[in-house]
Amino acid sequence: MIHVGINGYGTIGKRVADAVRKQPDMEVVGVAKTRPNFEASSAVEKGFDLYAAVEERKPRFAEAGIDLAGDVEELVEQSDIVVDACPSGIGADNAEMYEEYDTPALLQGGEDAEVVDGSFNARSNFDTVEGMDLVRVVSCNTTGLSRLVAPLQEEYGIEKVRATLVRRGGDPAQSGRGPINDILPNPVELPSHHGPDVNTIFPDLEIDTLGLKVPATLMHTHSINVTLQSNPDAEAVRELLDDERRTFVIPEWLGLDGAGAIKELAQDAGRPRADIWENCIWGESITVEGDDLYLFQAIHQESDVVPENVDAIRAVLGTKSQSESIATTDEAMGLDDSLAPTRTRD
Ligand SMILES: NC(=O)C1=CN([C@@H]2O[C@H](COP(=O)(O)OP(=O)(O)OC[C@H]3O[C@@H](n4cnc5c(N)ncnc54)[C@H](OP(=O)(O)O)[C@@H]3O)[C@@H](O)[C@H]2O)C=CC1
Ligand SMILES: O=C(OP(=O)(O)O)[C@H](O)COP(=O)(O)O
Repeated sequence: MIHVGINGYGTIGKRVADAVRKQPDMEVVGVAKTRPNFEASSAVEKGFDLYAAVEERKPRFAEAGIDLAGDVEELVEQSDIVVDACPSGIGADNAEMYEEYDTPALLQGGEDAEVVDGSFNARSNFDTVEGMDLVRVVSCNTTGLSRLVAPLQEEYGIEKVRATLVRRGGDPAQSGRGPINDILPNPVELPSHHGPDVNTIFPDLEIDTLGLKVPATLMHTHSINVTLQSNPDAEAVRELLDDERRTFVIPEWLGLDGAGAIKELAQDAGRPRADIWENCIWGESITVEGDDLYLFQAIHQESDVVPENVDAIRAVLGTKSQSESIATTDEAMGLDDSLAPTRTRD
């Protein structure tokens, strides 16, 4: 059994904790929080041992009637690996603690590439991170781009990727985020961080990325143009992407016209928290003009990195091969259960 600690129990951390718990070869040692709130209460309800991330704030948990199992340092010491899902920048601050206890750790996409030994995407570079101390699971958008690039590069070769990322302003519970009534180039300078981040996975790839932020919370949407090194027809590209495990090519007949409908489908399908772990690519948007491929895809920012974190645990510890790990993760999480009932997979 791999003993996994989760430091930072918010949007990403709580989903990773649930996914790790479902794995046949993993056990959650506990989760760390800075304060008692609804997420602390729900962690305890679910039976996760709760550790205090900030020592001075421990009395607050007692006042709220929430039992603690110890301090975050104890969690780190008892864990074979820690998934750090703290807000951007705090993961880097925590690196010293992980080093002190000789516990490898996974940081998230909000951290800079320079902080870690390597960046990770299960489909694209699983074998590169074994034995590393500090690994970054790249951001939700970078994960979505990497999952698309990998099969296209292998099958057709890529001259250049141009991606415009229409990013949700904040997650549904982030009431302080915006914009509320605007469309912001974000960042206004090019490239957005996503292009350089994709290059941490595919160092030689030519890629330009542009980012915007819009008043939406459900999903990001990407407008993609890939100049290929060959000229496949659109149907071949569609089949290629449909054969991937973590892409969902949306058939036209489902009538999914946007993120709202996709989230509704995920709820109807019984997905936990209506999560959508796959890239959602609109089938009819897949178009090839000469050697230029175009498509639209939607990315569920709260959940697409969750299976990636699970795979990164095995990749760092070297306990399973890429294909074994991905298959185990997907089966245990229910990612293999198709969102669309008539979809088939080998
Ligand atoms: N949300 C998203 O769309 C995605 C986020 N990411 C990345 O994942 C990381 C986490 O993001 P996200 O889950 O959204 O963030 P959240 O703010 O939802 O969750 C982080 C949690 O960490 C807790 N926390 C704060 N300080 C500490 C600390 N010192 N020690 C332990 N816990 C702490 C906070 O909870 P409390 O203080 O109550 O304990 C907070 O809820 C970031 O790097 C982000 O960029 C990656 C992909 C998508
Ligand atoms: O990793 C994410 O997006 P990103 O790939 O645009 O950095 C998450 O959606 C977090 O983005 P945020 O930094 O806008 O909260």
